[in-house]
Amino acid sequence: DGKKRVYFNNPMWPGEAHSLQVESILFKGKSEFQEVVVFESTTYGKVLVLDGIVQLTEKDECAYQEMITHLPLCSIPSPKTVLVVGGGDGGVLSEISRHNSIEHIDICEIDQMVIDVSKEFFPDLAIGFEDPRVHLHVGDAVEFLRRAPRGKYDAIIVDSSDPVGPAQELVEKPFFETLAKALKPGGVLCNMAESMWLHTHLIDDMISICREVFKGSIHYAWASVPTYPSGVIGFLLCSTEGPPVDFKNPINPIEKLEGAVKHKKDLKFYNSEMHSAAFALPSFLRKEVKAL
Ligand SMILES: NCCCN[C@H]1CC[C@H](N)CC1
Repeated sequence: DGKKRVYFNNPMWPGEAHSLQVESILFKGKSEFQEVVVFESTTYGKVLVLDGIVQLTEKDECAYQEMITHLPLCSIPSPKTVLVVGGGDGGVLSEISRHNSIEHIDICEIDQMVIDVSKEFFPDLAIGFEDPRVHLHVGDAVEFLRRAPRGKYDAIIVDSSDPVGPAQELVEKPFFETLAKALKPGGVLCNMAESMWLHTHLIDDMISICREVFKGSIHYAWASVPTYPSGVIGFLLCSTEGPPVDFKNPINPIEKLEGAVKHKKDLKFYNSEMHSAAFALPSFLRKEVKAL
């Protein structure tokens, strides 16, 4: 068809590659931490790429941003204080703003260039930064969590890139220990948790660490995101000791959520049925991930 294509292959998914047809390159830069690219694709809208890895596309970002946000926040009664680790595109912030019980949102993003690029090319996501409850911290989340007060947050969402490069330390035990310390009793963590088709060893390691660190319940959930490797992405949900959290049956039904905020865009992926269904796991996963 004479059109240019970009191929996304990476040691994180050997032997395979995903490709998208390119209309035009909109931005190409190098921050202190990573290469940042935005391009207009033929069929998925604009695409944000960090170090050659697709972070989000306009067409399917809804699945990831809505699920990583509402799986934890709809599982606990009236969350008030939330922390986002990563998430510099603002997409998770714009989803959190739907919850009117929330009073304070901290976000710790290491790369200012991601924030600036999102404000220019993904304004519908970056609008999340305009919520007056949002407090932006540009820096290393490992350091931020080390200094975080004990028991400050009802929920923490780790919206990270793959654990290669800047996000490497975000899957190690010391970081999970600081997350648990920063959560209130009965607080919840939702961590991006890779692909059940490609990363069962990493998922097993993460769940094993979380079983040692979090004394509440631990569940793995997943969603379909066509432009992520293998077309799915996982979420690891943990709760600290305290009031038990039943992740599989949302207690903040989406109807209540919808009414709360006159939001620019309607939910495109998340609903109560998708919430519960996200925790249904294939048999091979239960066999391969011993820690489940
Ligand atoms: N905030 C945008 C999404 C970041 N998380 C993605 C998870 C899957 C990875 N392969 C790429 C980043």
